[in-house]
Amino acid sequence: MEVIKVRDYNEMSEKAAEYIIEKVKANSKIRLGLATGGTPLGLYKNMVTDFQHNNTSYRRVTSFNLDEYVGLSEEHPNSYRYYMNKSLFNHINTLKSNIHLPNGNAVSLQEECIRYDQLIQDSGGIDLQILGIGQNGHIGFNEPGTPFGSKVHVVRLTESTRQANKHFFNHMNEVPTHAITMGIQSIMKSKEILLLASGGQKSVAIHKLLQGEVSQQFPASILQLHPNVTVIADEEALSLALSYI
Ligand SMILES: N[C@@H]1[C@@H](O)[C@H](O)[C@@H](COP(=O)(O)O)O[C@@H]1O
Repeated sequence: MEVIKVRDYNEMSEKAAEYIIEKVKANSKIRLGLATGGTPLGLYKNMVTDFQHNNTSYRRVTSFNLDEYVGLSEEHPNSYRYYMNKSLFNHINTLKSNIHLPNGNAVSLQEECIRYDQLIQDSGGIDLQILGIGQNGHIGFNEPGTPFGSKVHVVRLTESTRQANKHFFNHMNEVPTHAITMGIQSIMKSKEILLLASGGQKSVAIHKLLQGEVSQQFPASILQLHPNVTVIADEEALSLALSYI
């Protein structure tokens, strides 16, 4: 795992955007895996600014998002589809037909998992997967205990994850209880992974990611076994793992 240490959230966002833009320029048909949450918001903002100034084209780029809440429509302001449209897709020249997220409102969630998994495979797989990390080590919505062999699946969110995401909602009882997420195996199949982390509340997770044992109880630890992972983390997120770099 390569670790790039940055000063703060802004520098993390700038570096991550530079990293991705370079990859998009090198391969106009790149298949990106995208993440949501607070962490990548600055990254997307920088990608939008770059698009406005430099016209980096996303016309041929395909994207697959990691996850989506169950029970929220695409128009719901807290759905990840809405989040992606608002923070990135509405401001760059991606083709709608090239944008993919799981449908958390599907009649059969099991069939939706199979469809989404197949779609990723049929496309040829993900070239570059962007990841954040949950305080309990979750990636996507793969909570502790998720089998490392998991494909796209429905998860029940832990209370701690619901708590961590509640600031996006008006009330705790509006925070969905379930989500569809790419599994650990789906994530590990990506050719390359870029994980972002900022702030002291991620320091334990980053320490375990870099120096802990590989265990299903800490899902992100599996990334130690992936051949091409880059972590861009700021000083606070790296504060417990400083000996690593
Ligand atoms: N499903 C998302 C993850 O993809 C994200 O990485 C994580 C961290 O979120 P944040 O970046 O807001 O700390 O939480 C959410 O639950």
